[in-house]
Amino acid sequence: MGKVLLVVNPSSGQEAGKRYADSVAEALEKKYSEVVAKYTEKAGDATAFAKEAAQERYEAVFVMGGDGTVNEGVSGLAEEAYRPKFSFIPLGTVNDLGRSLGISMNPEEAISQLDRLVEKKLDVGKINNHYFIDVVAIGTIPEAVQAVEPEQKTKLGSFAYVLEGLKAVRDNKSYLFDMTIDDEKIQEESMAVLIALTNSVGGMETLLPNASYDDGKLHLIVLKGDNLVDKVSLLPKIFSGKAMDDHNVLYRAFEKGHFSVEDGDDLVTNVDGDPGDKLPLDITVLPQHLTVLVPE
Ligand SMILES: Nc1ncnc2c1ncn2[C@@H]1O[C@H](COP(=O)(O)OP(=O)(O)OP(=O)(O)O)[C@@H](O)[C@H]1O
Repeated sequence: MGKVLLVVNPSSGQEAGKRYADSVAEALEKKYSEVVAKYTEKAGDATAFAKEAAQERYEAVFVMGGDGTVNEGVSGLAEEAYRPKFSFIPLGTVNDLGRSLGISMNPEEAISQLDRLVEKKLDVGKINNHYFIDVVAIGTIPEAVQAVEPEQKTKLGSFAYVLEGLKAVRDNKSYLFDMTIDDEKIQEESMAVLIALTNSVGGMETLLPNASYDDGKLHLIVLKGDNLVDKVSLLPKIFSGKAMDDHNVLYRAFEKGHFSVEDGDDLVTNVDGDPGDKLPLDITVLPQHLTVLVPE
């Protein structure tokens, strides 16, 4: 087997990147003729490293990091005509893509999975001129979630997001969204609009049981209305995989959408856990755009 790149974000997952990098390199050396390891120092590095590996026709790119670094790796490959195979060791808090691909959330187990990898195809999302692999979230709830401090995240994990989400519910602010979903025009008052690629959203693997990472579709979830008081009934449905049937939820599977909002100059998006563009947004799917290496 050929040459592979290992991109390590040493700060990710409370510095797990640093601790496990050598074990990952050793596991890869058993399978590939050459392993080049590169450490990121700042935002943008992982994108640049992955892009270079594509241009130099590496066989595969492996990333160690949280959703931010995985997103960067995919973004570096997405525009290239020749795209190396892609895989990763998830080290962050949420890791939706890792969950849906069956990659272990335990780094040691994920490293042992490297012995037996198979190829699958992966859809990649495009939002304006950027890429996403997990979820785009727009609205009051996602905005509050974005405000979670890194220290709080380290201490509380995913629970920190839930807490911030609940604070937003108290504030109760909604926006009037104008959406074109494929050919359908939809106007809806909402506190949270999500566009997801896989079954797992925000670490909840039961939210979209029918979505898969290679179905060539984006999955729209609009939480309808301007208050959440009557939406408590939704919670158990999320955990039993039936959220899409709730009367408070508008759901569509789609390939191409345009999103704008009235009086929402202050509203920013959250893309794979990091702040993204302001509205209006054009969102499309690049179906089965990457070959991913996942556990058997
Ligand atoms: N050497 C480094 N030291 C500190 N920060 C870095 C370094 N290299 C990259 N970064 C930053 O790390 C961020 C990405 O972190 P990533 O999402 O991969 O891990 P995480 O924060 O542990 O995961 P999560 O957000 O899922 O909890 C990028 O925004 C980038 O700016």
